[in-house]
Amino acid sequence: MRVEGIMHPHYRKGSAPLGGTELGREILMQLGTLQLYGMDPQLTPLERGLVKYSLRMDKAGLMEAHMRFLKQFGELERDWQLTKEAAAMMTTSKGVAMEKERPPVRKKAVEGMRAIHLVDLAVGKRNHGRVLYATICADTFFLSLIQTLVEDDEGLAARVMIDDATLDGSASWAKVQRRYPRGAKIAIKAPFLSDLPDESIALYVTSEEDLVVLSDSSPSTVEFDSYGIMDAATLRTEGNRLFAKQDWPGAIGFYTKCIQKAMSTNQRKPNAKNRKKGHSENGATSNGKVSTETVVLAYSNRAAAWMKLCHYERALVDAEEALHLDPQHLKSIYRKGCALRHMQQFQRASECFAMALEYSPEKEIRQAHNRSKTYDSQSRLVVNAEGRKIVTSSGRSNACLRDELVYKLSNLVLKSSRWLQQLCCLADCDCHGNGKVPSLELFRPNSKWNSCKDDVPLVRMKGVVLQNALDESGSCTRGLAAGQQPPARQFLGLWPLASFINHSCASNSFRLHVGDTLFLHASRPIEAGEEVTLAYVNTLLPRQMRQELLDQNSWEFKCNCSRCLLEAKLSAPLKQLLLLVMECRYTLPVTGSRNLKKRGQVLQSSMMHISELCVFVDVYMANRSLKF
Ligand SMILES: C[S@@+](CC[C@H](N)C(=O)[O-])C[C@H]1O[C@@H](n2cnc3c(N)ncnc32)[C@H](O)[C@@H]1O
Repeated sequence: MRVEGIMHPHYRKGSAPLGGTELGREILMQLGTLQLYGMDPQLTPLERGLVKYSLRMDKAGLMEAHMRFLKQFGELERDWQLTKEAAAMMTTSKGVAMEKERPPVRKKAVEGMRAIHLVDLAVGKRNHGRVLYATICADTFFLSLIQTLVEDDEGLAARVMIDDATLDGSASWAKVQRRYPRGAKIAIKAPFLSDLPDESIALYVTSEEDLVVLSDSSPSTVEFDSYGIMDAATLRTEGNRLFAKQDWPGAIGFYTKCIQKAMSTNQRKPNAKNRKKGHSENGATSNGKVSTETVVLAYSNRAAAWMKLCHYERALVDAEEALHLDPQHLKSIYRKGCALRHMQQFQRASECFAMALEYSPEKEIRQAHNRSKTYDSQSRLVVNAEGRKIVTSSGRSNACLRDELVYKLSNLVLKSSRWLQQLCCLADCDCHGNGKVPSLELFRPNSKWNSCKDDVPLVRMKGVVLQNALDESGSCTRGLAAGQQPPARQFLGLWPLASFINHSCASNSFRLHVGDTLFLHASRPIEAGEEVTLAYVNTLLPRQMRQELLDQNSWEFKCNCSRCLLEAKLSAPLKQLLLLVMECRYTLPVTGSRNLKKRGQVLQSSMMHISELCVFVDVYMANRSLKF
C-alpha cells in the first residue's frame, strides 16, 4: 500500500518540527511518497517511528477511519435508539417525542495554563499545566468511550477518547453529539496522547472535567408539539404519511396521538357495537365521536409499524386491541399471525393465518399459513438454541464484533421480553446475574412467558457477551500457533440456552452452526444425570494452548477436566520418555559394547516410564472419569 507523505503546513512554515526535533522535519521534507510498512529501508527505527507518528496525525486518514466506524455502528445505534424513542412515545403525552433539552455550554476558565499544540505532545506523557485548544472536526460517537476527532489551529488532527462518567452507557449518539458538537471549540486540559492497541494514537481524556467546551456551534434541535389541534382522523393520516416515508417511530407517535384523541373524545373506549354507525369523512360519527373504524385502523397500523421495528410483542398487543374492537378486521388478524410467527409461537400463528384464509384466500396469507405450519412441526422435532450470529467482513477486529453484538442484543431486549428474560438469567464476567435457574419453558418454541420488568444495561450486556458469546473456535479446528494473539474471528454470537453449558476438553457434545441456529449434538452416549459439556476451544490444541485460550477469552478459568488432569500427570513421564528416546536415537551409536550396554539401560528406564504412563491411564479408565 502506498500512502501520500504528510507535508503539513506546520513544517512548510519551518517552525517547530515534529516531536520537537529537526530530524522529523528533515524526513518529512525529503519523503514525498512513503510506503506505510517497511517504508524506506534506509530509515533508522527512530526515523520510522517519527514518520509513522506523523501518518497517525493525518486528518484525511483519521477522518476516513472515523467515518468507517460511524457507518458501521451508526445503523445499529440508530435502530436501538429508534426503538427506545418509539417505546417512550407510548407513555409521553407529547406525541412526536423530541428531546428539548440542550446542554449548557460549559465555559470554564483555563486561565493560567500555557497553550500546547498537537505536534508538541509526546506519546505516553501527560502535559500538566498545559492546555490544547482545538476544534471538533467530526461527528462524535459513543461506544465504551466517547470518540471524536479534533483539529488544532495548525491543522494537525488527532483522535480523542473521552471518559465522560456523567453519560450513562445507554446515552444516545444524538445526546453525545449535542454535548460534544462538531464545530465546537474546545480546550483539553493536561492533554495526554496515548498509544492504542490498534497501533493508532489518541488523546485520552480521563474525565469530562478536563475537556472544556468554549463555543458551541451546533444547530438547535428544539421542536414543538404543534399537533394538539388535529382531529383523530388527521392524526392517523399523518401517521400513514410517515409510515409511507418509513419513519416508523414518527408514525407510531401519530397513531398513539390518534388513539389518545379518540379516547378523550369518546370518553370511553369505543366498542364493537358502535363500529357500524355512520361516520363523516374526518373519522367522526354523527354525534361528534371518533368512529371505531378510525381507532381500529390506528391500532392495526401501529402494529404494522411496531413490526417494522421488529418489536413483535408490542405489535401483537396492538393487533389484539384492534381485533377486540373489530374481530373480523383481516389486516389485524394477519398482523397478529405475523407477530406470533416472529415470536416463535408457530401454532398460534398458523391458527391466525387459517382464520385469515376464511376471509380472504390471498396467496400471501396462504404462504404465511403454510410456512407457520412447517415451522410448527419442525420446532417440535428440534429444540434449537436460537441465537444471533454476526459474520465478520475482513479487517474487522474482535472488539468491533463484540461491540456490534452488544448493540444488537441491547436492541433485541428492548423488543422482546423473552430475550430480555433469557439474558437476565445469564452471568456476566463479574458473575452478576439474577441468579435464578430459569425454566426450560423460557427457551422452548411455542411456550408462553410473562412480560418482565428487569433491565440489562449496556455495561452488563457487555459483560454477558464477554462471558457467554461463542465464536467458531471449538466448533472447528482453527487454533493458535505458539505465542500468537487470538486470530480474527469469523463470527461471534450469543445462544442463551447454550450459554449454560460448561466447558470440558473431553466434552460429551459438540456444536454445529447452521445459519443463525446452533445445533447441539451428543458426541458419545450421555448417561442420565451426567453434565452436558461443550468444548469452548479447539480440543486438538495442546493443553497449554487450550488453557491460554480459556484464560484469554474473558472466561478466565483454569480447566480441570479429566483430560487436562491426565495430560498434566502424563506430561512429566512423557517428557522423560522423549528425552530417553532422543538419547538412544541421536547420541548412542549402535556399535561398541559400551554404547550397546547404555542403550539397554536407557531402554529399561523407558519401559519404566511407559509402565508408569499405563498406570495413570488405567486408573483414569477404571474410575470412568475419562470418557473420550
Ligand atoms: C458460558 S458460561 C457457562 C455457564 C456458567 N457456568 C453459568 O452457570 O452461567 C462460562 C463460564 O462458566 C464457567 N466455566 C465454564 N466451564 C468451566 C470449567 N470447566 N471450569 C470452571 N469454570 C467453568 C467460567 O466461569 C466461564 O467463564
